[in-house]
Amino acid sequence: MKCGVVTFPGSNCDRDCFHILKNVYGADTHWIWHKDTSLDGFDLVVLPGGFSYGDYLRAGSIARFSPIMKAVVDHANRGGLLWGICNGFQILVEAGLLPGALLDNHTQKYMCRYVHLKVENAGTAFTRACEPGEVLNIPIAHAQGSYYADAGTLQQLEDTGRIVFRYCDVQGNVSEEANPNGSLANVAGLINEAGNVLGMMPHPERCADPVWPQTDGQKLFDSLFHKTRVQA
Ligand SMILES: NC(=O)CC[C@H](N)C(=O)O
Repeated sequence: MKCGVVTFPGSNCDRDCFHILKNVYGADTHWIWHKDTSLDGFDLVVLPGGFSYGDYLRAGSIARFSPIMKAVVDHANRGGLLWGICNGFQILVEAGLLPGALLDNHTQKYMCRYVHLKVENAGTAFTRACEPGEVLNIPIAHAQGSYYADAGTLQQLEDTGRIVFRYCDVQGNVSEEANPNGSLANVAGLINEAGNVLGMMPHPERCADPVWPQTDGQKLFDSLFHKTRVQA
């Protein structure tokens, strides 16, 4: 699978994503600069976390006008896998590839810690190595991660199984106490209607290297690569 990781000015998780794809999963992985204009031949494109354009105006709102974004939209429209992590999710939403908005955390604080995630849809290309309802332990690191969508959109996401991850407690209970940022319906990640574009606030690339103590992030990469790791 040919993979590309896009670097915007201010991306800071691009190297982590590149490392996991290339060194842990042995994928044919390439850097993509935000001023590039073509994604021809790529199977998976990752929009990584960070503070693209300093998060000015609103996180992701400037990056979505980067030259590469036209190719990103075309890639998504032709069914290519597209994965937005944290700032990448914010960019996908700003670009209209996923519905809703990511608002300031209700704590009004930048939050960097492990959270629990319930896998609500284990049937996607990004989650098929998970059990339905499985609880993953994956870190968040954001100030603008509070998911918002109008009631009709949220209902449609619920009805069509497009909410892929929700914040939960260690037992998998989805509750207000387990919600770190005030996201509606505890939404931590969602997928588009066609099932090829996933956006999520937590960072699986930060817990997917087997030398690290936490490796739940591997479940997502395992899903994409059918568990073919080059590192055990
Ligand atoms: N880790 C990241 O991607 C940073 C998130 C982001 N731009 C925010 O603070 O909301």
